[in-house]
Amino acid sequence: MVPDDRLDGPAIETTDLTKRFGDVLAVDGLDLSIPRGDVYGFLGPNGSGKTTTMRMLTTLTRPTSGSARVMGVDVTDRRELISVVGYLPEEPPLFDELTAREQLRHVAALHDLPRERARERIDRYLDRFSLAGEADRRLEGFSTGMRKKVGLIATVLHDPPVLFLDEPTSGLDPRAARTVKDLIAELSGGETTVFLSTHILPVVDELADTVGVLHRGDLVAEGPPDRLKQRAERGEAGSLEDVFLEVTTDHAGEASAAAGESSAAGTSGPTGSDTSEADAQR
Ligand SMILES: Nc1ncnc2c1ncn2[C@@H]1O[C@H](COP(=O)(O)OP(=O)(O)OP(=O)(O)O)[C@@H](O)[C@H]1O
Repeated sequence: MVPDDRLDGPAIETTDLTKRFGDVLAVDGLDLSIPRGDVYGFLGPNGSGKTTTMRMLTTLTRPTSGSARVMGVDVTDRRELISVVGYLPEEPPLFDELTAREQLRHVAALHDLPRERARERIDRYLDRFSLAGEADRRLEGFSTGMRKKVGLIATVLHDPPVLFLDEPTSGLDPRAARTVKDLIAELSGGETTVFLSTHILPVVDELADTVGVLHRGDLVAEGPPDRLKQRAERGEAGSLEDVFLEVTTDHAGEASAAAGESSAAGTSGPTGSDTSEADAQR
């Protein structure tokens, strides 16, 4: 029987999701509930656990404990999950010896896209990303930004209901970045859920319905961007950068920081109260 939340539950739901690499607690008991069709901006300092979270949610890394479902599919169910997610890693995995078109046809075949539909979608996206003229060149000669564009097309080609995008605009020229942002807005305006991790805060500010900030594997703030910015206000209007800096600062002398523990929540005024707000909003 199909569980109810495959039909109408949250797009992404995690409960106490945890990942350890030896002594390193990369993700520490993460609880997320992201509605369908939302853009979720996932922020955090380097090494805070963002990529590990995305890898767990796309079956590439096995959780140490806790559970997670995407469109109601358990993340341990690799076969089912593949059809509901698209994942763009920071460095897209491409076969250098293939042309861009061959790479995309290969991805389409992996997802059993009918040949004609694949051809139509590949052509449309290549054109949209100004790559039509380069489509039959081998990928080994592609620049960083061109590779990113091909990776992004590969990610959306099978039209998955949930996209995980790691730094989708980094390395792109302003026009290509605009195309990516427009595409994200367009897809989420439909029914696609977008889990977006980036250090480029204006992108999150522009697109995200909800922002979550991870610090040492812990969700230390969560809420709509405008709400979070109000929290950072100190008389003047705050920015997402203010929020980011405020909730991801380790305060010297605090016991947990000194002990190297992962929990930022509860170690400081703003951090602790942001976590309460996150809880209240769920
Ligand atoms: N395969 C691995 N083996 C050991 N430790 C790992 C592994 N992958 C990640 N880590 C550790 O887990 C922690 C979280 O790393 P992760 O890559 O998830 O961070 P991130 O938030 O994506 O960082 P960045 O913003 O730099 O991309 C880091 O301490 C990292 O060193």
